[in-house]
Amino acid sequence: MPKFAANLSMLFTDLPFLDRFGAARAAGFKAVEFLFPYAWPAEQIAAQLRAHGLRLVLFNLPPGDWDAGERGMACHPDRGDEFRASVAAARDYALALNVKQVHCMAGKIPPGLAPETAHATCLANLRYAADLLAPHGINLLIEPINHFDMPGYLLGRSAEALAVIAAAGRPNLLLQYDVYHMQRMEGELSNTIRANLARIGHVQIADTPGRHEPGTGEINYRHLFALLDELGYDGWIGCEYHPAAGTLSGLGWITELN
Ligand SMILES: O=C(O)C(=O)[C@@H](O)CO
Ligand SMILES: [Mg+2]
Repeated sequence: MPKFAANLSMLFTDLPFLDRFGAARAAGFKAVEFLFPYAWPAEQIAAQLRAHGLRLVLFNLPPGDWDAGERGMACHPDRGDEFRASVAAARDYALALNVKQVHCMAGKIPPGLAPETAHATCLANLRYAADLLAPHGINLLIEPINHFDMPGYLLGRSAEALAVIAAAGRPNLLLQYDVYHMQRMEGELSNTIRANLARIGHVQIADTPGRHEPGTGEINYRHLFALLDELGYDGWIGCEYHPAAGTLSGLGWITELN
Protein backbone atom coordinates (compact mmCIF):
# COMPACT_ATOMS: atom_id res chain seq x y z
CA MET A 1 0.00 0.00 0.00
CA PRO A 2 1.47 3.41 -0.97
CA LYS A 3 2.47 5.85 1.76
CA PHE A 4 0.20 8.88 1.73
CA ALA A 5 1.11 12.26 3.23
CA ALA A 6 -1.58 14.83 4.01
CA ASN A 7 -0.98 18.17 2.32
CA LEU A 8 -1.83 20.64 5.07
CA SER A 9 -2.12 23.57 2.65
CA MET A 10 -5.13 21.90 1.04
CA LEU A 11 -6.55 19.45 3.60
CA PHE A 12 -8.07 20.31 6.98
CA THR A 13 -8.24 23.97 5.95
CA ASP A 14 -11.25 24.55 8.19
CA LEU A 15 -8.68 24.52 11.04
CA PRO A 16 -5.87 26.97 11.86
CA PHE A 17 -2.59 25.75 10.36
CA LEU A 18 -1.02 24.43 13.58
CA ASP A 19 -4.19 22.47 14.42
CA ARG A 20 -4.11 20.60 11.11
CA PHE A 21 -1.25 18.32 12.27
CA GLY A 22 -3.32 16.67 14.99
CA ALA A 23 -6.29 16.37 12.66
CA ALA A 24 -4.15 14.63 10.03
CA ARG A 25 -2.85 12.14 12.61
CA ALA A 26 -6.35 11.47 13.91
CA ALA A 27 -7.43 10.73 10.33
CA GLY A 28 -4.69 8.10 10.03
CA PHE A 29 -1.85 9.96 8.27
CA LYS A 30 1.70 9.32 9.46
CA ALA A 31 3.27 12.08 7.35
CA VAL A 32 2.42 15.59 6.18
CA GLU A 33 3.59 18.16 3.65
CA PHE A 34 2.64 21.78 3.04
CA LEU A 35 3.62 24.76 0.93
CA PHE A 36 5.55 27.03 3.33
CA PRO A 37 6.67 26.96 6.97
CA TYR A 38 8.14 30.47 7.10
CA ALA A 39 5.28 32.25 8.89
CA TRP A 40 5.86 30.06 11.97
CA PRO A 41 9.00 29.54 14.05
CA ALA A 42 10.43 26.11 13.20
CA GLU A 43 10.10 25.10 16.87
CA GLN A 44 6.30 25.52 16.79
CA ILE A 45 6.03 23.23 13.79
CA ALA A 46 8.51 20.75 15.28
CA ALA A 47 6.39 20.64 18.44
CA GLN A 48 3.32 19.68 16.39
CA LEU A 49 5.25 16.96 14.56
CA ARG A 50 6.55 15.56 17.85
CA ALA A 51 3.23 15.80 19.66
CA HIS A 52 1.46 13.80 16.95
CA GLY A 53 4.21 11.42 15.89
CA LEU A 54 4.22 12.83 12.36
CA ARG A 55 6.95 13.10 9.78
CA LEU A 56 7.25 16.17 7.54
CA VAL A 57 8.19 15.01 4.03
CA LEU A 58 8.12 18.17 1.91
CA PHE A 59 7.80 21.94 1.82
CA ASN A 60 8.73 24.65 -0.70
CA LEU A 61 11.49 27.22 -0.83
CA PRO A 62 10.20 30.78 -0.29
CA PRO A 63 8.41 31.68 -3.56
CA GLY A 64 8.79 35.48 -3.65
CA ASP A 65 5.59 37.50 -3.23
CA TRP A 66 2.96 34.73 -3.41
CA ASP A 67 0.01 37.09 -2.88
CA ALA A 68 1.21 39.22 -5.79
CA GLY A 69 1.22 36.11 -8.01
CA GLU A 70 4.89 35.18 -7.86
CA ARG A 71 5.61 31.44 -8.03
CA GLY A 72 9.32 31.16 -7.32
CA MET A 73 12.28 33.14 -8.62
CA ALA A 74 14.77 30.54 -9.83
CA CYS A 75 14.40 31.76 -13.44
CA HIS A 76 14.68 35.48 -12.63
CA PRO A 77 18.18 36.73 -13.55
CA ASP A 78 17.95 39.90 -11.42
CA ARG A 79 17.04 38.11 -8.19
CA GLY A 80 20.10 36.00 -7.48
CA ASP A 81 20.68 37.35 -3.96
CA GLU A 82 17.07 36.76 -3.00
CA PHE A 83 17.17 33.29 -4.48
CA ARG A 84 20.32 32.35 -2.54
CA ALA A 85 18.77 33.68 0.68
CA SER A 86 15.65 31.59 -0.03
CA VAL A 87 17.74 28.43 -0.34
CA ALA A 88 19.46 29.14 2.98
CA ALA A 89 16.10 29.73 4.67
CA ALA A 90 14.73 26.45 3.34
CA ARG A 91 17.87 24.60 4.41
CA ASP A 92 17.59 25.96 7.96
CA TYR A 93 13.93 24.93 8.27
CA ALA A 94 14.64 21.54 6.72
CA LEU A 95 17.39 20.88 9.26
CA ALA A 96 15.22 22.03 12.16
CA LEU A 97 12.30 19.88 10.97
CA ASN A 98 14.30 16.87 9.75
CA VAL A 99 13.00 17.17 6.20
CA LYS A 100 14.89 15.42 3.41
CA GLN A 101 13.21 16.95 0.33
CA VAL A 102 12.36 20.55 -0.56
CA HIS A 103 10.60 21.85 -3.67
CA CYS A 104 12.07 24.77 -5.59
CA MET A 105 9.49 26.59 -7.71
CA ALA A 106 11.08 27.65 -11.00
CA GLY A 107 9.04 30.84 -11.35
CA LYS A 108 7.11 32.47 -14.16
CA ILE A 109 9.17 33.78 -17.06
CA PRO A 110 9.56 37.54 -16.42
CA PRO A 111 7.90 39.70 -19.12
CA GLY A 112 10.31 40.47 -21.95
CA LEU A 113 12.91 37.90 -20.91
CA ALA A 114 14.02 35.40 -23.53
CA PRO A 115 12.92 31.88 -22.48
CA GLU A 116 16.51 30.64 -23.08
CA THR A 117 17.82 33.17 -20.54
CA ALA A 118 15.15 32.11 -18.03
CA HIS A 119 16.12 28.45 -18.51
CA ALA A 120 19.85 29.18 -18.16
CA THR A 121 19.25 31.20 -14.99
CA CYS A 122 17.09 28.45 -13.54
CA LEU A 123 19.72 25.82 -14.31
CA ALA A 124 22.49 27.79 -12.60
CA ASN A 125 20.31 28.50 -9.57
CA LEU A 126 19.25 24.87 -9.24
CA ARG A 127 22.88 23.76 -9.30
CA TYR A 128 23.66 26.29 -6.57
CA ALA A 129 20.72 25.13 -4.43
CA ALA A 130 21.41 21.42 -4.94
CA ASP A 131 25.04 21.93 -3.91
CA LEU A 132 24.06 23.84 -0.78
CA LEU A 133 21.63 21.10 0.27
CA ALA A 134 23.68 18.03 -0.69
CA PRO A 135 26.02 17.97 2.35
CA HIS A 136 22.91 17.75 4.55
CA GLY A 137 21.45 14.82 2.62
CA ILE A 138 18.57 16.98 1.36
CA ASN A 139 17.09 16.52 -2.12
CA LEU A 140 15.94 19.43 -4.25
CA LEU A 141 12.78 18.83 -6.30
CA ILE A 142 11.33 20.58 -9.35
CA GLU A 143 7.74 20.16 -10.46
CA PRO A 144 6.22 20.79 -13.89
CA ILE A 145 2.95 22.67 -13.30
CA ASN A 146 0.00 22.91 -15.69
CA HIS A 147 -0.35 26.13 -17.66
CA PHE A 148 -4.10 26.36 -17.15
CA ASP A 149 -3.73 26.98 -13.42
CA MET A 150 -0.36 28.74 -13.62
CA PRO A 151 0.13 30.53 -16.96
CA GLY A 152 3.72 31.51 -17.70
CA TYR A 153 5.34 29.02 -15.31
CA LEU A 154 8.74 27.99 -16.66
CA LEU A 155 8.25 24.22 -16.42
CA GLY A 156 5.04 22.74 -17.79
CA ARG A 157 5.93 19.27 -19.06
CA SER A 158 7.78 16.34 -17.56
CA ALA A 159 10.29 16.32 -20.45
CA GLU A 160 11.26 19.94 -19.70
CA ALA A 161 11.90 19.23 -16.04
CA LEU A 162 13.76 16.00 -16.84
CA ALA A 163 15.97 17.89 -19.32
CA VAL A 164 16.86 20.41 -16.61
CA ILE A 165 17.65 17.57 -14.20
CA ALA A 166 19.89 15.88 -16.78
CA ALA A 167 21.65 19.15 -17.66
CA ALA A 168 22.23 20.04 -14.00
CA GLY A 169 24.06 16.81 -13.30
CA ARG A 170 23.29 16.87 -9.59
CA PRO A 171 22.24 13.52 -8.06
CA ASN A 172 20.13 15.27 -5.41
CA LEU A 173 18.03 17.15 -7.99
CA LEU A 174 14.87 15.11 -8.64
CA LEU A 175 11.42 15.31 -10.19
CA GLN A 176 8.28 16.05 -8.20
CA TYR A 177 5.68 14.23 -10.30
CA ASP A 178 2.25 15.71 -9.67
CA VAL A 179 -0.22 13.41 -11.40
CA TYR A 180 -2.87 16.15 -11.59
CA HIS A 181 -0.62 18.60 -13.45
CA MET A 182 0.72 15.90 -15.73
CA GLN A 183 -2.73 14.64 -16.69
CA ARG A 184 -3.71 18.18 -17.66
CA MET A 185 -0.52 18.85 -19.64
CA GLU A 186 0.36 15.60 -21.33
CA GLY A 187 -1.31 12.40 -20.08
CA GLU A 188 0.93 9.35 -20.63
CA LEU A 189 0.94 8.91 -16.85
CA SER A 190 1.87 5.22 -16.57
CA ASN A 191 4.54 5.29 -19.27
CA THR A 192 6.14 8.45 -17.88
CA ILE A 193 6.25 7.08 -14.33
CA ARG A 194 7.62 3.75 -15.51
CA ALA A 195 10.32 5.34 -17.68
CA ASN A 196 11.47 7.87 -15.08
CA LEU A 197 11.00 6.21 -11.71
CA ALA A 198 14.66 6.64 -10.78
CA ARG A 199 14.34 10.43 -11.19
CA ILE A 200 11.07 10.77 -9.24
CA GLY A 201 11.65 11.90 -5.66
CA HIS A 202 8.07 12.66 -4.74
CA VAL A 203 4.56 12.08 -6.14
CA GLN A 204 1.50 14.24 -5.58
CA ILE A 205 -2.10 13.45 -6.45
CA ALA A 206 -5.46 15.00 -7.23
CA ASP A 207 -8.07 14.17 -9.81
CA THR A 208 -9.21 16.31 -12.71
CA PRO A 209 -11.41 18.17 -13.44
CA GLY A 210 -11.66 20.07 -10.17
CA ARG A 211 -8.42 19.09 -8.41
CA HIS A 212 -10.44 17.02 -5.96
CA GLU A 213 -9.63 13.66 -4.33
CA PRO A 214 -8.79 10.54 -6.37
CA GLY A 215 -11.89 8.86 -7.76
CA THR A 216 -13.77 12.09 -8.50
CA GLY A 217 -12.55 12.53 -12.08
CA GLU A 218 -10.90 11.02 -15.12
CA ILE A 219 -7.66 9.57 -13.66
CA ASN A 220 -7.51 5.82 -12.97
CA TYR A 221 -5.85 5.95 -9.57
CA ARG A 222 -6.50 2.30 -8.76
CA HIS A 223 -4.27 1.49 -11.72
CA LEU A 224 -1.62 4.10 -10.82
CA PHE A 225 -1.34 3.02 -7.17
CA ALA A 226 -0.92 -0.60 -8.28
CA LEU A 227 1.71 0.51 -10.80
CA LEU A 228 3.70 2.45 -8.19
CA ASP A 229 3.60 -0.65 -5.96
CA GLU A 230 4.66 -2.91 -8.82
CA LEU A 231 7.58 -0.60 -9.66
CA GLY A 232 8.68 -0.50 -6.03
CA TYR A 233 8.21 3.25 -5.57
CA ASP A 234 9.04 3.73 -1.91
CA GLY A 235 8.65 7.52 -1.65
CA TRP A 236 5.69 9.44 -0.28
CA ILE A 237 2.54 10.40 -2.16
CA GLY A 238 1.31 13.85 -1.21
CA CYS A 239 -2.46 14.27 -1.09
CA GLU A 240 -2.52 17.72 -2.65
CA TYR A 241 -6.16 18.17 -3.53
CA HIS A 242 -9.15 20.32 -2.59
CA PRO A 243 -11.63 17.96 -0.93
CA ALA A 244 -14.89 17.97 -2.87
CA ALA A 245 -16.99 18.03 0.31
CA GLY A 246 -14.84 18.18 3.46
CA THR A 247 -11.52 16.48 4.22
CA LEU A 248 -12.78 13.64 6.42
CA SER A 249 -15.76 12.71 4.26
CA GLY A 250 -13.42 12.69 1.27
CA LEU A 251 -10.88 10.12 2.54
CA GLY A 252 -12.78 7.00 1.49
CA TRP A 253 -10.68 6.68 -1.68
CA ILE A 254 -7.67 5.51 0.40
CA THR A 255 -9.31 2.18 1.16
CA GLU A 256 -11.48 1.99 -1.94
CA LEU A 257 -8.66 2.45 -4.48
CA ASN A 258 -5.86 0.50 -2.75
O1 LIG B 1 0.69 23.43 -6.88
C1 LIG B 1 1.36 22.41 -6.75
O2 LIG B 1 1.09 21.39 -7.37
C2 LIG B 1 2.49 22.34 -5.81
O3 LIG B 1 3.01 21.29 -5.63
C3 LIG B 1 2.98 23.55 -5.13
O4 LIG B 1 4.15 23.26 -4.44
C4 LIG B 1 3.25 24.71 -6.02
O5 LIG B 1 2.15 25.47 -6.23
MG1 LIG C 1 2.06 19.67 -6.71
